[in-house]
Amino acid sequence: MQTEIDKLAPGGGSLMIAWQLKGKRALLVGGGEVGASRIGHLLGADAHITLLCPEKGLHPTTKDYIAKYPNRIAYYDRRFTGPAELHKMDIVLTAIDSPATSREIVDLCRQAKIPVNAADIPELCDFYFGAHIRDGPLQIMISSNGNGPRISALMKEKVQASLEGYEGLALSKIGQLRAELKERVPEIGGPLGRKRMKWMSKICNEWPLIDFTLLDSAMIQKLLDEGWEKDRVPTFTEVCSKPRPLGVEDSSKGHRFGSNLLIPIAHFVAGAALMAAVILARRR
Ligand SMILES: C[C@@]1(CC(=O)O)C2=NC(=C\c3[nH]c(c(CCC(=O)O)c3CC(=O)O)Cc3[nH]c(c(CC(=O)O)c3CCC(=O)O)/C=C3\N/C(=C\2)[C@@H](CCC(=O)O)[C@]3(C)CC(=O)O)/[C@H]1CCC(=O)O
Ligand SMILES: NC(=O)c1ccc[n+]([C@@H]2O[C@H](COP(=O)([O-])OP(=O)(O)OC[C@H]3O[C@@H](n4cnc5c(N)ncnc54)[C@H](O)[C@@H]3O)[C@@H](O)[C@H]2O)c1
Repeated sequence: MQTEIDKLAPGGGSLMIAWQLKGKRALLVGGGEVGASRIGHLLGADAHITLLCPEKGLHPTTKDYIAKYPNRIAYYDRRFTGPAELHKMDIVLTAIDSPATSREIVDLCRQAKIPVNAADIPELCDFYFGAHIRDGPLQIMISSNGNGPRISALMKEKVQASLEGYEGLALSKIGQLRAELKERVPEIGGPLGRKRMKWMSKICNEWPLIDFTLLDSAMIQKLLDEGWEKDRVPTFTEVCSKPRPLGVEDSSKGHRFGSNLLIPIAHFVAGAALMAAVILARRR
């Protein structure tokens, strides 16, 4: 019988983590179509890439990456030669058309305890890639855990369509605000640390996400002086003299007044007004 605790942690999934590869070394074997997509993911995570692939097999996008990022991609016009290639690698990806060679490389990685992904060969993978959305600091990954990668790609499109386009910018501004606040209050844990977390959560809960896109350094300082220092969350209009983003009425009313609904309504009203003006003008 399934208990409450079983429902909290159903097995059979993956550990979805945001792996920090900045400054670490990634070996990519194969630079065809899939390899090119892998390079995009590795560059996006600021990894140092070593790419092994015969020149004639390079995808045009891979060639563009090699030309554009000579300091971040060490490219070798040859095939994988053996265990020495794995020296100091933190992660290994194969994207080649030979499952037998992928298996040999994966065996060597297992001996060296280096996490490895072999494109399209789940039984050889320590981790899978997923369908991925990226907007600045925002990343969303969808995995079907090997059940239906095409469905993952389609789900990604659905999620993408539900985003408004400013989420990444808003998050980077929230990142700046948090960094400034941490500079004022560097405590880790303790009463002040807890107070800082509560204040950050409160402003995130109360301000519509779109408002954060307009934050600049002066506003951040004002927000901290008038808000953090006085233990309250100022409204958007208190800290910003710029006009508010279209579709948001009052930041004190929180996320309910996000632009999701109000922008289409505003467009509809503007469109209807324009049509009425045209009809009236014709009648005259
Ligand atoms: C998400 C994505 C990320 C990426 O690779 O970047 C990804 N596959 C994508 C697309 C895709 N791959 C395939 C199709 C054809 C339609 C179909 O089969 O559904 C399509 C659809 C398409 O191209 O649109 C064929 C395929 N793929 C795998 C097998 C082997 C097998 O299942 O046994 C076969 C059958 C080969 C055959 O039949 O011979 C295996 C894997 N593919 C994975 C990831 C991992 C599981 C992720 C998950 O379950 O969510 C896993 C386990 C290992 C890995 O490669 O990491 C990327 C979409 C990116 C995007 O568009 O956003
Ligand atoms: N996971 C996915 O989304 C997905 C989608 C399509 C295909 N695939 C699979 O990924 C693999 C690669 O697909 P692709 O379209 O990029 O193939 P591709 O043929 O375009 O590229 C493979 C590249 O690997 C190179 N290569 C072969 N052996 C090598 C070796 N020993 N060392 C270095 N380079 C070597 C080839 O020269 C070629 O450039 C295939 O097995 C394919 O079935 C995965």
